[in-house]
Amino acid sequence: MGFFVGQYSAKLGRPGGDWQLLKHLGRYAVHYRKLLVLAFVLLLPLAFASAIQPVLIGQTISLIRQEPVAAFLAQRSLAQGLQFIALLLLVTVILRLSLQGIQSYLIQKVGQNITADIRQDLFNHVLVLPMTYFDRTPVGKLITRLTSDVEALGDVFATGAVGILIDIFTIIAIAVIMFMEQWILALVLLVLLIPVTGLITYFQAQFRKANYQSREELSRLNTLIQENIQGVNIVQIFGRERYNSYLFRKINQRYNREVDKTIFHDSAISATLEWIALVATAVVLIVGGWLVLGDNLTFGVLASFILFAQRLFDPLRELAEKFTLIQSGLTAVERIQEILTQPVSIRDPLVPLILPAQGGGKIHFEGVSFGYKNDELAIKNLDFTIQPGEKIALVGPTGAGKSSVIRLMCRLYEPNQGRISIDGIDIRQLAQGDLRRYVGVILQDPFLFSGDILSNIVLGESYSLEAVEAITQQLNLHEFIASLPQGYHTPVRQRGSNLSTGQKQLIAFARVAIRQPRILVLDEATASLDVGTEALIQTALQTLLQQRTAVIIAHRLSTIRRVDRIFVLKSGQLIESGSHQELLTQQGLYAHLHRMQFQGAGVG
Ligand SMILES: Nc1ncnc2c1ncn2[C@@H]1O[C@H](COP(=O)(O)OP(=O)(O)OP(=O)(O)O)[C@@H](O)[C@H]1O
Repeated sequence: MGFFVGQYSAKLGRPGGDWQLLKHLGRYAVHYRKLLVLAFVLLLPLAFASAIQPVLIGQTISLIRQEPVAAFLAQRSLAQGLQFIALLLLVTVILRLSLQGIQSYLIQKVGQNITADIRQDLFNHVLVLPMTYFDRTPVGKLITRLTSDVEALGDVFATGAVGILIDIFTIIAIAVIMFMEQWILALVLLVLLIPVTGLITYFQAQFRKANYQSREELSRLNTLIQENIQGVNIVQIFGRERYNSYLFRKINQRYNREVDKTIFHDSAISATLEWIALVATAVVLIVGGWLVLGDNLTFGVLASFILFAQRLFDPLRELAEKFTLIQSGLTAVERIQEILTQPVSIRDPLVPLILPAQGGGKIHFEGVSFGYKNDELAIKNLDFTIQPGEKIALVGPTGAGKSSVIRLMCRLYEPNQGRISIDGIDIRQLAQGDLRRYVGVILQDPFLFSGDILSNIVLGESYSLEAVEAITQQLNLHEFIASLPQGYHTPVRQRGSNLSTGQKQLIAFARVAIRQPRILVLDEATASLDVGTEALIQTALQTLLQQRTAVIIAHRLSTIRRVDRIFVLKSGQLIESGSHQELLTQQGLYAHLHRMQFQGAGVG
């Protein structure tokens, strides 16, 4: 199938092209080599059985017309000869029927296994990709790759498109047998293959291009759908239904146009093949008729070649049809590859250092600078030390870099410059698992998975219900959870939409507390909470903070008062630090923010 592949990759600048992709698939196929070998061994009798049938029919005609026949019929009478041919035909039919079923089952089975393996690898890989990747990749795009693209690859196998090898083998077998029968007619038919192949190659290249484009548009469509469903309340509140529908229509139309192009090129291929099969039969009749008139050809062989003319282009037509699917599959592999080759930039060191089991909790930032984009620093040359057990509040205007500090601390991003250490060990020298057990993080809008409250607290670890209850009792949360309709087994709807922000944060408290981290990192919820939940949060926080180092993005005065030192950030720089009283007397940014809070504008 080499003549069909390899055109479109140049546009994408991917060295190695389709062969590279096939090699990639090959790596997965190696796991199933026994099944594959069996499937390929079955190909030979299958292709042979298909190619030999026209010869047998040609021989029948020669036998009846008393023309010279092949050696295996020469010694037989007409009746014996016909019986023998009928028997041979029956054998070829039985071979084709039985082997084709087994062969296609084997190939599909392997194909589905490979697809499942790729899907799993893709998912595993996406989960370890750095945050910077998610910052620049829309969710819809990732979802399309994990679903539609993997599915397109699965289709290649499910529809038996990999049976393409049968067609290639059949074409080769037919070509060999044709040459053995009559070389002039064989040559004529094979020469006809050249322009057809050229045309098909061209249409396939166009198809591939349109197919890639249509998948890109589908990604955009999915991104838009996903955003609109997630933000449906904003869509409705701001009356954006018509405008968003207009945006959707535009992408939908573009998608439609690209799909249209793929259909056009696909149809062009089928049309070319229909046309060429007729031309081939006509050419065989003309050249063959001329040979028959010159007594250089028997009627039997001419009949075989009329059948060959159809049989040769049949597998080619099949090939083209399957190839369309394979092209979509290759496009899918290409897009999947793009993700699989994304580097996992935040890795564990080869020999990670171990944090002390007891005590500690000292955090040290040394000349740390960081930017989401290289030219724009969100954190500039931060230097500070937080002593074990010390509680720090981070405050500053919006966009000052508070969240960035905590993201760096748990190594969701790496600094461009400088060093962050915990208990004297550079966090890059720690296993990420250890670091994240040591540093417990509670984000502003804690994410809850579908499941129940209990599973959202244990998150797959083997804590018993008793252990969870012991923690929630310590945090004074047990009563709140027990009062929910099904207590710890109350189902959590998607993203926790049946719980309030405050309630979600309380669950996040329990989730972190049970892991007993040495350092607590907390981004307080900004939403105003009702008095009851606020009180619960404050008591739980009080317990959580005991004997732990804590860094809190503080939005509440009650929290700020309780901390040892306050760090005031502005434009990524630490501009003030000290206790509440010290900072108030300094009359700087903190004092200003504090005054604003009293006027009801918030410190965060
Ligand atoms: N994922 C991101 N990609 C690119 N830029 C980002 C990203 N997250 C934050 N920024 C930028 O980095 C700067 C610091 O943002 P950060 O979220 O740390 O501020 P913050 O002080 O936590 O703000 P807020 O109080 O509003 O949460 C801002 O200018 C912001 O626009």
